[in-house]
Amino acid sequence: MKKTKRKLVLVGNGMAGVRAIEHLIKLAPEAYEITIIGAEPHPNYNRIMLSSVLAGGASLKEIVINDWEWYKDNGIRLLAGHRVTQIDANRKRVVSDQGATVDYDELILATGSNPFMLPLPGADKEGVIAFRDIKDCETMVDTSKKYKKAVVIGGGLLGLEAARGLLHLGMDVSVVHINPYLMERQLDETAAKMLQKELEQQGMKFLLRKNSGAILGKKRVRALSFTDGTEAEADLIVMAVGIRPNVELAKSSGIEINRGIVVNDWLETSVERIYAVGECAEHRGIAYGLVAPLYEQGSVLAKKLAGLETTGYAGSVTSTKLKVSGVDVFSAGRYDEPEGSRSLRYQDEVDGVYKKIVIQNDKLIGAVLFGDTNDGAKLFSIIKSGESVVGREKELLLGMAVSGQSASPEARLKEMADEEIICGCNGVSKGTIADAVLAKGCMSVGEIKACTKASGSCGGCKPLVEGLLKLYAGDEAGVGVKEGICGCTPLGRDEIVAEIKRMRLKSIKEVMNVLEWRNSEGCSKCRPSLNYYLGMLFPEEYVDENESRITNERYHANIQKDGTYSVVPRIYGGVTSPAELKKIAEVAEKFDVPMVKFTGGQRLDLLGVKKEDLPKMWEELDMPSGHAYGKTLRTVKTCVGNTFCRFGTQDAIGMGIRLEKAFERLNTPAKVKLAVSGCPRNCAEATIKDFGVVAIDGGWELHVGGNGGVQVRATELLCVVKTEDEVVEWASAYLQYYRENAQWNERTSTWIERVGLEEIKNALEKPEDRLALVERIQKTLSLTTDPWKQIVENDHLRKNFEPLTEALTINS
Ligand SMILES: Cc1cc2nc3c(=O)[nH]c(=O)nc-3n(C[C@H](O)[C@H](O)[C@H](O)COP(=O)(O)OP(=O)(O)OC[C@H]3O[C@@H](n4cnc5c(N)ncnc54)[C@H](O)[C@@H]3O)c2cc1C
Ligand SMILES: NC(=O)c1ccc[n+]([C@@H]2O[C@H](COP(=O)([O-])OP(=O)(O)OC[C@H]3O[C@@H](n4cnc5c(N)ncnc54)[C@H](O)[C@@H]3O)[C@@H](O)[C@H]2O)c1
Ligand code: SF4
Ligand code: FES
Repeated sequence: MKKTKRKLVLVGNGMAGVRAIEHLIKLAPEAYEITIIGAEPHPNYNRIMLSSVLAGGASLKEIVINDWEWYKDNGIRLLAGHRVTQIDANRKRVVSDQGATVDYDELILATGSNPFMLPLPGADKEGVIAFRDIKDCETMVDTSKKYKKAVVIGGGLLGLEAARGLLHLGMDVSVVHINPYLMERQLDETAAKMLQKELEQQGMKFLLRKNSGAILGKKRVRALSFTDGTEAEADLIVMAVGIRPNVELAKSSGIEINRGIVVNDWLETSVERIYAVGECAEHRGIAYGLVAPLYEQGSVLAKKLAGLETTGYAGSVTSTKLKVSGVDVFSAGRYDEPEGSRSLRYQDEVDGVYKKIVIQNDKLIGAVLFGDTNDGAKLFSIIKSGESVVGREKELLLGMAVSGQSASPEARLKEMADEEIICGCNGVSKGTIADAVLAKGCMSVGEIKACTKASGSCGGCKPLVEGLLKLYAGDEAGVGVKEGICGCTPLGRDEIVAEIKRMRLKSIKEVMNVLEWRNSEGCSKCRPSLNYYLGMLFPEEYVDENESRITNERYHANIQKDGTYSVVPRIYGGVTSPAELKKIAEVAEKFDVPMVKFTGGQRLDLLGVKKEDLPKMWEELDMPSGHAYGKTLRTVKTCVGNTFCRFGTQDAIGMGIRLEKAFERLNTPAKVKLAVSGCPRNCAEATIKDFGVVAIDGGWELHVGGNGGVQVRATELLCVVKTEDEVVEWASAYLQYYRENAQWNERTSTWIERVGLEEIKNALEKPEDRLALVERIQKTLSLTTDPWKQIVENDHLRKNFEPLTEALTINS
């Protein structure tokens, strides 16, 4: 006789509940007759990707996880558009608002959360919405076609993703945040300020420390007023101020609730045969709001319902990644430095990178990464493992290879269990990725994404997916692993440069259009890269796009942590005069410069300068820019050489000044530092420079690819030459070859590691090749001008340095 199946009912056709069902039908396909009841009129879709839909990165069709056919194929009855209004736990039956009555043996509640709507006067006006489902997303798209001004209340993950989407839709967007800095639940103040700056560059406006008071307007919203008496115009208000577990149904059915529906380690509620999973559930006092823990819960519940052994759900450490194109932000665990913990930080103002790790009892308990989140997955797995990090703290912070007693990243991936989730957003396990590579033949991250959805949402799992691809496909995957220069394009640097050359594309917009950029505005990675490649390829025709440059280059000064700038005039070869020093001192005094400091590159740094003072100071200094802020030639450090030193064999100062005058103002993929030493004692430290010149008896050694920064690298010897003219010729050819072949933002040290010294030697070996390179660099150099002088002499450019006026209107 055929065994009758038990009846299983799932209330909530969302991400967590359906995920549990997917697991269950794999573990026990014949055990249950399943009914899913969902209030939304859609099949199960990826809520996470609503942000991508809004920002133009995916269509609604693409975010469906299980289409209508999936329910049929798996024999699941779906009641879509039905809201369950009542649970009769005695008769084991649920009732929907559409009049359906369904009996159960086991019942899962997966009702998710409700967005918290601030109870402001006027909150019921037309144009005030949340951002939670497809309907909200559609409302935003429709509104953007008719209206201009959007205000998002809440500067958390959801608010910022909504704001980015609205910007993409062409709206003028202001984010209202109650706290002094953004994403305070995930970031510390430093990272949050860097994030704000980046988002401001994308066009977002911020109103911080603002308490909303009322929503103004007749039928439709007109403005949002604040308790301080100010107001902001708004045609649309999106509230993104947090979520509350949706417990109404459970509460009215007598199930124990606290903040969420209280569950034990097996996701059982206080009522027999009723389980809760997902955002509506509260486990050991926590109601989670991210999918990774909810998927973990789903997998435990599936095992429990399949009658399999499980140790239960023990809670999760969470990590988050903001899904905004061009902004890399990662946060995991305790970023907030609890008592008894210590933190290590690294900050690179020029490249906009900030990293912080938090350690307690020798274990990594939290991390915040901004600008470079490559190590996010690795740090997260170390946090979860609870292993000791003693002696490895600096390596972890700086993202170097993890050495010592801990396993290598490959070993760590190998050791992971098949069910371990690699992609939290899409719930893709290691086993599924292995299957995609080994059984389905996926040979690139893109193919794995298409096959499994892994890495398709926030992208935070990409390094792990790449690692697994290498693990299973070995070197064969080498080509396939190549990724686009940023999330806006699947094309790599070489393909882009080749296409620009082939089609003679002449502007950033044109490149993005023709090469079908996913994000039509580009991001902070691709815009400066394209600006550089176009300028490098077409020095005569291309008009530099100032707004596509990084902040420091736009203002021709380094922004400091307090928002002031630093001024570093050029001092060729580090040689100055009493008159020049007097002039610098007078300017420093006149503009109340709080600090004057010698730099490591032998010049003077005037620190703490207000933005609006920059042009006036440059004017009074009347010296060329030292380009201490840009991806250009920085300094040529020299020793005194044979001018004064008794060991010197050559004129190091003269050589250095000649090189500095030859290459000042040259745009390069990343900053370039030179040095010249007058004898092999090498006092100018030429062997840790991008191009180092060391005098020997009767000639000069030319060294390349050195770096004295985070990852110290000694130079490699390129060649030995006899005359000063040859030094300049080889330096010109080498720098031009670097300009033409490196990726934007790639230092010579990394570039040489990547391509190998032999390739460079071969390219420069023949005199005719060298001369062709020299000719091209000279053409470029002949077109450069001093940026400070240009700004000083142009009223329009000077205006960019004036202080901004308050964006708010005052309510009188
Ligand atoms: C725009 C956006 C972006 C996000 N991005 C991320 C991200 O990058 N990373 C991340 O980890 N998380 C992200 N999240 C959060 C993530 O989407 C949620 O954690 C997840 O969807 C919760 O799953 P759930 O099944 O518990 O709830 P839901 O997915 O909300 O599903 C609950 C379902 O139950 C239905 N329901 C409720 N009550 C009833 C009832 N009485 N009867 C029938 N049906 C009912 C609801 O209509 C809903 O469809 C994002 C959320 C949003 C809104
Ligand atoms: N990338 C991601 O991982 C991602 C993206 C979107 C949403 N989510 C999840 O969705 C859920 C909802 O996100 P959220 O950002 O709304 O929640 P949240 O609770 O993380 O953030 C809400 C923010 O609103 C601010 N706020 C509160 N009251 C305010 C007020 N009156 N005025 C202005 N600001 C106010 C808070 O300071 C807080 O920073 C969360 O669980 C979140 O983790 C995650
Ligand atoms: S490198 Fe040689 S020449 Fe230059 S200062 Fe040192 S000892 Fe003198
Ligand atoms: S973890 Fe977000 S896409 Fe994989």
